[in-house]
Amino acid sequence: MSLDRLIEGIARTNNPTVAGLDPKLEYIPDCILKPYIDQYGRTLEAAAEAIFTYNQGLIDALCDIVPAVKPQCAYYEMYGWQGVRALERTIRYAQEKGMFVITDGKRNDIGSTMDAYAAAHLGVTDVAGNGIEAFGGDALTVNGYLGSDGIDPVIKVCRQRDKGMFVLVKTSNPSSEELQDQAINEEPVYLMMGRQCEKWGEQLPGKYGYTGVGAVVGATWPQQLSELRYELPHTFFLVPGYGAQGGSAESVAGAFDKRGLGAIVNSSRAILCAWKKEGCPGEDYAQAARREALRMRDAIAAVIPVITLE
Ligand SMILES: O=c1ccn([C@@H]2O[C@H](COP(=O)(O)O)[C@@H](O)[C@H]2O)c(=O)[nH]1
Repeated sequence: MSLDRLIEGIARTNNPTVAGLDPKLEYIPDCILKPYIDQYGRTLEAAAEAIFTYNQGLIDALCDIVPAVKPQCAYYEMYGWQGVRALERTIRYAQEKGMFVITDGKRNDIGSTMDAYAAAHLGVTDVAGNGIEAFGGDALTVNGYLGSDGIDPVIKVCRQRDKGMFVLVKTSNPSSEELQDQAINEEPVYLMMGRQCEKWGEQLPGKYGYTGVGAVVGATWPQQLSELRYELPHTFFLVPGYGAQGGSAESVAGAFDKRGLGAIVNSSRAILCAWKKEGCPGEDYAQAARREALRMRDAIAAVIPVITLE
């Protein structure tokens, strides 16, 4: 009922990073895309098949060195139901390969609708008494700004099914300061949201000191990462913004505790497009992604304590 499985994956691979699977067709080499276009035409079906094949190659190349993937729902939804099907197939495939899947949906709504989102992404959907896993991710990103009644349904499913969640606290984008940095009673909104995560997390305790309610804190905000690590000792961080958004190993170092735990750092475009940056043939896209993932792992390892579960 927590993020323990993710933390164990990090310790097993000795790697606190997650590969973001945000596939755009322009990232997919022709050797994958073209045969599907030839077969299905320039259709959503061709796009979705190419995305799944591309993701399979990435997962195969990364699963022994990277503990988790983070598919961002938007990049699948843009290809209609065919794309959403590719998301579901990607989640299953990554899990078959032993990876933890963080579905990046940033969901939030009133409680009754959150019941539906929680069932869809982490739980089971009831079909006339038959409970079916619709997407089956291991954790979901959520937006906490509707308050506890939007979060409680997710907590309930996490407790029942050993899943976790990440609540938006201090997002990586430049304009996150417009609202999240505003002070209420002399405390910034992001810190208030972080304190809510600590409180919500009491319902999902974990073996390693971190609860099942994590927080999203951007790699682009090193000072806030350190501040929040200190203020939120039981809240595990998902840290996007490394690489393409300018975050570096140095900027994420403050997110980690003395055991080298406390955070998992995401990179999407820098991994997905590594083959283009390296100027290598499309056939080598997965090995280029692996090289980039290893560079990221080693850069972060150089600035954080040695990872241990003790
Ligand atoms: O604050 C946030 C929350 C989520 N994201 C998501 O992470 C990835 C980042 O992709 P890169 O290509 O590595 O920049 C993407 O899916 C975002 O939607 C974020 O960037 N910041």
